[in-house]
Amino acid sequence: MANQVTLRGVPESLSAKFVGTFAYLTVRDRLPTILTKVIDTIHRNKNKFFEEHGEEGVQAEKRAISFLSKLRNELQTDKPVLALTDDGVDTDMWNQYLQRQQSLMDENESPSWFKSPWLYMECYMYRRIQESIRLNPPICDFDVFRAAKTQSYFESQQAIIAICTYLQGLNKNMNDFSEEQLMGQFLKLLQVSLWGNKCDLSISAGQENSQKSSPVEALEDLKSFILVDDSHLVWSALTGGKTPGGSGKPQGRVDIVLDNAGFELVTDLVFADFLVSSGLARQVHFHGKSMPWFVSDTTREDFSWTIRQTMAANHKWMSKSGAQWQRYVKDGTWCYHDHPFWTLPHEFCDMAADAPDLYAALQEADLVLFKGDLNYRKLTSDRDWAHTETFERALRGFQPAPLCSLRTLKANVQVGLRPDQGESLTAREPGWMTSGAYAVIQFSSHHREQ
Ligand SMILES: O=P(O)(O)OC[C@H]1O[C@](O)(CO)[C@@H](O)[C@@H]1O
Ligand SMILES: [Mn+2]
Repeated sequence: MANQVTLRGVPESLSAKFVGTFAYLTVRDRLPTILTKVIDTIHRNKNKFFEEHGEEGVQAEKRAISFLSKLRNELQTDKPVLALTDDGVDTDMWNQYLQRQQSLMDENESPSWFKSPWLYMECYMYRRIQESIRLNPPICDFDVFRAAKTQSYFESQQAIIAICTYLQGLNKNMNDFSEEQLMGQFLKLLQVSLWGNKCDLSISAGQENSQKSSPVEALEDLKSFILVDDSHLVWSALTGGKTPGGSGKPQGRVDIVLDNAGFELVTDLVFADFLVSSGLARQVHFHGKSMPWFVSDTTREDFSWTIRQTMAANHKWMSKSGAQWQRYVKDGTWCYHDHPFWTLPHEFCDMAADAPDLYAALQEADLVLFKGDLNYRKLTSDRDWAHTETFERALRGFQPAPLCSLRTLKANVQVGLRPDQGESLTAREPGWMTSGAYAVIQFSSHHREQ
């Protein structure tokens, strides 16, 4: 695919219809594997369902499994996308989106797994998993990915201890920092949160030799893997050129559109703690998912579980951090939201029209941080942009507030690179866009009124 431009003047959506691409391989290989794992997980919980709901729970387990087996078959045989049949608050939006996709196709074709945009189909799979649970009332609160998420938290204990200890050290000395030192710490914790998105937890705890390096110590070696680094613009957006906590403008609000639970979420909470305790922000609003999503994404339950768990840890600085986070939630310094738009398949440029309330809420922020790969795909509409296309243009008018993407690359869309940067990466390392080894800190504040 060589940056084909569609009639509407934007490049084509990435899609499994381009045989051999990462999108194609994901739909062919990875999505069915995930469905198989979900089926296994539900099956392994049969006894739990029986204990909680008796025979009805077992029947629900059977129905959910047969629904998911059918779904896997629909996917593998490229069947047309089916309308949703449950009564979720988002069901109509999904079904309208299907109509919209249908209207973009020839009359004799229908949206389907290997023909439609990859972003749409991948989101749709997670929504159908949710449908399989929702249609079976006694088990309708079951999170099929919960166990994987809690395991990822426990496996990164050492790194969590290191980062909480670092945070508490900073908080003790916060008043003595010069502005330059404060900026240095800000940049460090921003990068820790960035690399927290490297889902495999390999920064430190995921490796066998976990105590070797703390997430902060690893940063220097990772610097050369940041392809676009706008972090100084993020700092300026927060400080407006003034010393934080000084007599300048009242400190603002930062919104964090969360990605994964486990280690990444802890890095986000640590960063949010620093923003508030340094006076760089007055309030932090977190945005999570209202249903289990893309395996490891954070739900409300994951958010509060992580804080409780950190608070209850048998480690002084971890529990101190957790207790502080709990207070921030209680006193409203931190707020958690889970608007249904985050679990729709829409490109973010659709938000102003399709979720105007959420768009208006984000407009209240002084800075919005978007964590992770999926958010980047939605920011850029998951299209085949040239690497030198500007981030602003790829956003297609989505600019509720100054915004920044913190993303390790796991899908083949990347804009805002220097001429030749993409080509030389491809020549050196063909998998650079999907390996998770590279990252961007990409900022945009286009039409922001002062
Ligand atoms: O948690 P993240 O960073 O959004 O990563 C999820 C990404 O992983 C992928 O499954 C690719 O590995 C993409 O489909 C998706 O964008
Ligand atoms: Mn994710």
